[in-house]
Amino acid sequence: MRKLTALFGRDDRFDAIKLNRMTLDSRSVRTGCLFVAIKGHSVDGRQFIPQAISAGASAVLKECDNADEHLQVSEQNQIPVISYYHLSEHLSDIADQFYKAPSQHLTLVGVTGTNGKTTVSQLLAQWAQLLGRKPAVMGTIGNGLFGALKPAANTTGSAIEVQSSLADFVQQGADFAAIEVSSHGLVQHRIEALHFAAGIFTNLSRDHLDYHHSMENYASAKKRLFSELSCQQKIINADDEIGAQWLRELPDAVAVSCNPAYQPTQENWLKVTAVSFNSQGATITFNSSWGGAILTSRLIGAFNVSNLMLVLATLLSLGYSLDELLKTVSQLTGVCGRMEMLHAAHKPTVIVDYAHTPDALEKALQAARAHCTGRLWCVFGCGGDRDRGKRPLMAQIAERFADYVIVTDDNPRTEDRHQIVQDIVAGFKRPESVNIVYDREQAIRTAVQSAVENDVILIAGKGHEDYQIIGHTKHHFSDQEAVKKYLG
Ligand SMILES: CC(=O)N[C@H]1[C@@H](OP(=O)(O)OP(=O)(O)OC[C@H]2O[C@@H](n3ccc(=O)[nH]c3=O)[C@H](O)[C@@H]2O)O[C@H](CO)[C@@H](O)[C@@H]1O[C@H](C)C(=O)N[C@@H](C)C(=O)N[C@H](CCC(=O)O)C(=O)O
Ligand SMILES: Nc1ncnc2c1ncn2[C@@H]1O[C@H](COP(=O)(O)OP(=O)(O)OP(=O)(O)O)[C@@H](O)[C@H]1O
Ligand SMILES: N[C@H](CCC[C@H](N)C(=O)O)C(=O)O
Ligand SMILES: [Mg+2]
Repeated sequence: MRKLTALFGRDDRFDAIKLNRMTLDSRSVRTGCLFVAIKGHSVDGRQFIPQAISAGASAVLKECDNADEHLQVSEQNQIPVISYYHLSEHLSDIADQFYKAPSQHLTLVGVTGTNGKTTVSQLLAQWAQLLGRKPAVMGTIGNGLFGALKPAANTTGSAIEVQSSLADFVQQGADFAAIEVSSHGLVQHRIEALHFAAGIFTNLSRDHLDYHHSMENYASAKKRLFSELSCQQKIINADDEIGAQWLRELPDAVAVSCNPAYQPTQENWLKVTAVSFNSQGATITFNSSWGGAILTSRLIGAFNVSNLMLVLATLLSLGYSLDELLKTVSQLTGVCGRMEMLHAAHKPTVIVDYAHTPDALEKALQAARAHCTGRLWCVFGCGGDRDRGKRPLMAQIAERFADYVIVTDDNPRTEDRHQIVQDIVAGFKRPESVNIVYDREQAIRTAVQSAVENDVILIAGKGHEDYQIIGHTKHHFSDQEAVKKYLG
């Protein structure tokens, strides 16, 4: 229970008001809630104040349009309605006070970048557990204590969800949390008031231009984690063009490179000097400002060497010794729906992966090729209500790096599936050689039944998802289940 006066100062009318929870959604208001009414992207949340009050809200915090209304209090059905100017920007801070600054009661690591956030945050949590910590995670595959995730609507939750979840984790004994920080989350100030012990930048490539409009805006959104938020250790991928640029501007950041020719310019750095890939993963030789060694990784794909090295550099920066990290590293395993391999005797190898950007698809196909002595198949589609421009680019990549391509539905959402496929097909040089099978299960069946023993099939885009969104409805669907059904 929190007193309203603790949040918004003395006012006799507030004295008796105690609040048990904050919420942005009138539909989840219960007795004792503080309902936060903001102007949204699609609807104005202030229209739901009467519903929230009927549902039992004890107070309302309402975004106002004029600075002179800031902190003015009115009453509606005897419930105080407090106006707040630029409420969205300050919501993380208000929730931080409400939930008692949870990010200061655990080691919080934020992971941003176009690809690799889920992988890196899951690896961090796995490793933290092996090191004796009690980790939690928040991201695309859910929120919760590591190993007990509950599905979440967004990769980065709302300012309230992030603070209240962290408070929950602290209450359950967590002392470490790895969270995915999306560019939407950064622009919308969902993580503004958190204290990050470390922040990681994986890479930047085309995605989400429907929202950010340009790569410059998209990069600036990501940069906020390192330049505007409270972030102690900054771990940056030096092999990425934007990462290299930021390293020049952030002298205290830690540089991580997979290029043996990389010349460190930072005080703290880590670089890979040699890698050999095998069917199980890779053997990686590295050097760093903390010392060098050779380690074995059970993760598939060259990009996972980069992900793993970012995680290693982060734990070194947080004070773990190289010795204790080397003792545990070989126990790390791959992440659900990320380069997940499925085998059956005398059948093609199938890889289920979450690549849904041109860069990720290229990297995933290259990684799959390394495990393929026959033909490489690629089954993919693109999500509806998302960046349209990436669709033909993904087609170009699939055509270039795979031998056979089957285009199928991803999550069409509210878009016409034919239009999505048409946008994809526009990117092929030889569209006549591409197979279109809208129904995803049938597309998987076609690939599994047409491919032969030494072939590899990459099924990209949905990874861990156990649903397909058509219109506004989520239907149960899992790539892994479909693969197992036809692989036998
Ligand atoms: C366009 C966008 O980013 N919207 C986000 C934004 O919603 P909004 O505040 O604009 O919401 P709105 O629908 O206009 O509603 C306004 C307000 O009315 C309230 N409301 C609405 C209806 C009602 O009956 N009662 C009620 O109180 C809503 O709770 C909301 O507070 O803030 C919400 C809370 O933080 C987000 O959940 C929501 O994400 C939507 C669902 C979304 O699809 N976002 C995607 C694009 C996204 O954020 N993706 C990123 C990156 C993905 C990745 O690469 O991994 C992510 O972090 O997930
Ligand atoms: N470091 C990387 N560089 C390029 N591609 C990567 C990298 N790491 C992962 N990928 C590819 O991107 C896909 C998505 O990876 P992951 O889920 O870890 O990323 P994410 O950033 O969390 O994505 P999202 O924005 O959807 O949450 C993987 O399945 C893989 O194909
Ligand atoms: N979190 C990402 C994931 C996309 C995954 C893909 N399956 C799709 O639906 O486009 C997004 O919302 O853009
Ligand atoms: Mg993710």
